[in-house]
Amino acid sequence: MNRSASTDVVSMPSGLDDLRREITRTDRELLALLNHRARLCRQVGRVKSAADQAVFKPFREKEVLEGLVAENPGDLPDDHLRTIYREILSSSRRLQQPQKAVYLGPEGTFSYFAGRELLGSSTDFEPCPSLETVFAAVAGKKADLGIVPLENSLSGSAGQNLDLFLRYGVHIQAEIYLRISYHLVGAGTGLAGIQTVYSHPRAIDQCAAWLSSHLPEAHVVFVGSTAAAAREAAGRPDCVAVGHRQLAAMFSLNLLAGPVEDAPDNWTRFIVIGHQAPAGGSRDKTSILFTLPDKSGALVSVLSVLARGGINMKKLESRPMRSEKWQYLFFADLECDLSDDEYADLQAELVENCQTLRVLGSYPAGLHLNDC
Ligand SMILES: O=C(O)C(=O)C[C@]1(C(=O)O)C=C[C@@H](O)C=C1
Repeated sequence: MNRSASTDVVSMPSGLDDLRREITRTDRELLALLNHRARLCRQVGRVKSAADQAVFKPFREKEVLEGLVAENPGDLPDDHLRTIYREILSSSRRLQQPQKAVYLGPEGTFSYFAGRELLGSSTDFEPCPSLETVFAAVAGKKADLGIVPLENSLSGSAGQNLDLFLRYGVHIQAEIYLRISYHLVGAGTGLAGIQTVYSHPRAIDQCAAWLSSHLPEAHVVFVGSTAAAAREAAGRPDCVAVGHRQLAAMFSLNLLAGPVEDAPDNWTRFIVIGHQAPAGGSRDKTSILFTLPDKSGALVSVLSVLARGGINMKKLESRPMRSEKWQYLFFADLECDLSDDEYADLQAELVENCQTLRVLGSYPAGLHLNDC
């Protein structure tokens, strides 16, 4: 989109005092508008609560954000606008009903940062000790939402999630792609004298070349998460942790080096799970889990149903079923909203051709966030 900044220079005050007076006046206007918006959102909340609807409406949030970005004159960059609105939407959900979101902890993991990027800081985030406890908390309605890493562009799927989807009746509500960039954080002031490097095995693996060329003598210790690594390194100047750069501020450490990953184009796809399927919205994306009858051409017939419906399959993955040896489970991402009435016949055809089919959710395609 070709946009020019809307600088109406002629009517702009130019002295510092005048400019500040104008900013104060503008802030008062914003305050009144934000309060008006908050009142409307509370009212929406009452309507939703009477209809037993979920507070989080990802399709509507995408519509709100995309509508604003499309009309943004450009003095305020789009990414700033998105950051401001992430917090407005987060506050607006909280005004309707406080939302508890669980994630694979402890605080400071990439799942934690993904959750904050997607849901904003008015959400109550609570760490869980395992992925299974995240699924169990959402399925048992102990939390409204859960944030789960689904796949990484370098190391592939977090396969355990697929098993958990089979065991817990949760739905995918939204997704976000986060660039995974690692930094070295520690209590010291430089790399000289570093004896020990703490991190999660995947982080160490993805930074192996950098570590062996910059800290060849250091002893590597694997811990359960990058956040746990920062906790280990806190207060010990001869130790460092590899993790998110914000761990430095969270654990009062120094940012010693970074980015330190060997392949910079490293992304993780996170999903948000909830107890209800998200309603309405644009035709974005649907994830399904299915098993097949044990006969020739079973997979081809499912793929043919999708091809005849003109549906683009973005991902297909098979996993062994834990309950039965040499039986496989398929996970697919489809570029459509399968919950739309227009796909009712196609879905019936899929059911006919699969042994079991579970629609995990239709949800808005997520943004790729480069820097968070
Ligand atoms: O439209 C709604 O359902 C709202 O609750 C309002 C609103 C918003 O602030 O615009 C807030 C939360 C939802 O996730 C989506 C949008």
